Amino acid sequence: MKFSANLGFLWTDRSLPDAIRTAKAAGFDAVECHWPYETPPEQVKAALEETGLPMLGLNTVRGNPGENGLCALPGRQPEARAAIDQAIDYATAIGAGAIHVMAGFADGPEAEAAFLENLRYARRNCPAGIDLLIEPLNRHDAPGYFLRTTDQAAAILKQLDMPGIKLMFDCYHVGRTEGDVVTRLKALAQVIGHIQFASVPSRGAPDQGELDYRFVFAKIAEMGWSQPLGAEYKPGGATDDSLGWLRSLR
Ligand SMILES: O=C(O)[C@@H](O)C(=O)CO
Ligand SMILES: [Mg+2]
Repeated sequence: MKFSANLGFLWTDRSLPDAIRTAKAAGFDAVECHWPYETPPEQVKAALEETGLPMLGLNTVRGNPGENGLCALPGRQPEARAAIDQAIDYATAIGAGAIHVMAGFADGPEAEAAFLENLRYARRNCPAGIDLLIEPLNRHDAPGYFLRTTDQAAAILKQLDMPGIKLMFDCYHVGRTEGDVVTRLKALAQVIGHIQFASVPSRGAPDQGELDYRFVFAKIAEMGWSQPLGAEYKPGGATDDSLGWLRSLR
């Protein structure tokens, strides 16, 4: 298996370029981040080139304090488009593989229409080599978030019917509220663009909790999935002290 270090949660005590170098030294095959915008893209690009690690993805901004994305918010299209443009520019500058288009706190048909329209805008304007991802978030951590389940996400992808827009399947979120993680991974394989993981329910390292990731990773490998899996967990202390799971799988 290959693994990607999510630098939104891992090595947050370092600058993004230093965290990229540290992820390389720790044995990761790739990196991904959340909101890199305060770091000049040239610095990130230099660290990626130096280490040879690909940057798998980054997120559109969350918006105002208390918000969690703009792209499904009715009446906020100018800000959503600006967030998408910003993500496209940054992803292009550093050679990132994907953009997670964050929906935000909203509900109902108008929110769905806004999300569909903003995703179409993003796809029209994003270079073909960069995927767009949508990610359902569990209701305990993100109550009121527009995208709540993998079924809802799959229905949106079906309506869009655009090959470069895919599902970010975060085993942690699915494990918290939907269950049937492996069954859902297999059923949705055709529309998945990236897979992430963390322990359920605590969102810690994957060698704890109620979901057996040795089993899950083996099933993902059986699916023929060869892309790095995103370690998006909260280490609860020094990241270096949380990597026993990675060493045991190497
Ligand atoms: O699962 C998550 O929370 C992240 O993948 C993310 O990008 C949004 O917070
Ligand atoms: Mg995630």
